[in-house]
Amino acid sequence: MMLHFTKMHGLGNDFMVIDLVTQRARLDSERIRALADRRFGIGFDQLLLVEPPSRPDMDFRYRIFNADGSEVENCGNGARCFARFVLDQKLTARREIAVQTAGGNLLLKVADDGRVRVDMGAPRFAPDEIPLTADAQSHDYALDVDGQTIHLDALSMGNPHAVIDVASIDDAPVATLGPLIEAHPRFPKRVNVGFMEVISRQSVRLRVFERGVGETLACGTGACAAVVSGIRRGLLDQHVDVALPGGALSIEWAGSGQSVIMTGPAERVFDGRVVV
Ligand SMILES: N[C@@H](CCC[C@H](N)C(=O)O)C(=O)O
Repeated sequence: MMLHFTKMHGLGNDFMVIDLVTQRARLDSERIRALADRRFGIGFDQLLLVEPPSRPDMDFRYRIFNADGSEVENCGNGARCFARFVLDQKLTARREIAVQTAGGNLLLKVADDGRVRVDMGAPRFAPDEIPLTADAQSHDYALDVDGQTIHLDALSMGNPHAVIDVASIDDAPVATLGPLIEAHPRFPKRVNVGFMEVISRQSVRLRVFERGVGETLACGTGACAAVVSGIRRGLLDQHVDVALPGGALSIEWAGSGQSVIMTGPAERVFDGRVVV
């Protein structure tokens, strides 16, 4: 069967996007891993599926799979690409789009300049909602990693995130510590690991080792998690610019119980067809 797809990216975090509103397909995790391969397949960090909603008050269902084939709850850069995709494909004429994800509902707004503003929902901090094995909620968890004690914050943006403060992201141990924390037994569903360098109260630099992928050029939910962590620890103001290796995101959070707002670009790269 021939399937149309679109390759997109948000700050270099790249996606294969498939419209399953007008097409039919079933992709198992082995097939997704093969498509994600950058030499033998199409190559992407995440596969995004556009599906009809299961509720009348929502516009679409948004499903996300990591390059390792695992289905995940949320993807911020993907959400911006999703909004541009459904508008460009004329699957909707609305510029405010409500989508269901496995991690909660999102509201996507496409501005006239093509940038997308996403209401990412409220962060969650209870250990069992992250999930993280811990006796009590904290913003400073001590983890034993290969005999070393690593201090980190942890929270959920629909998907699990750990945030580690570093003096400079240039020499942060992303490649060595990232996979060890991603698979640490205290994170039963694994975790995305952000390394944050605070530049000022309105500006941070960030690198993220993503669960199920490895280090990516940008992580939208990772940027939200890092800023929320910085704000709740009194290090950052309400509006923060996040510089990632692939470019910049703007993140806003007004505090406990409030939604995190992420604004940034979304780009179409090419369209193709693949046999599945
Ligand atoms: N690239 C993403 C996050 C994708 C999912 C993540 N790897 C996970 O496993 O939770 C983003 O932009 O948020």
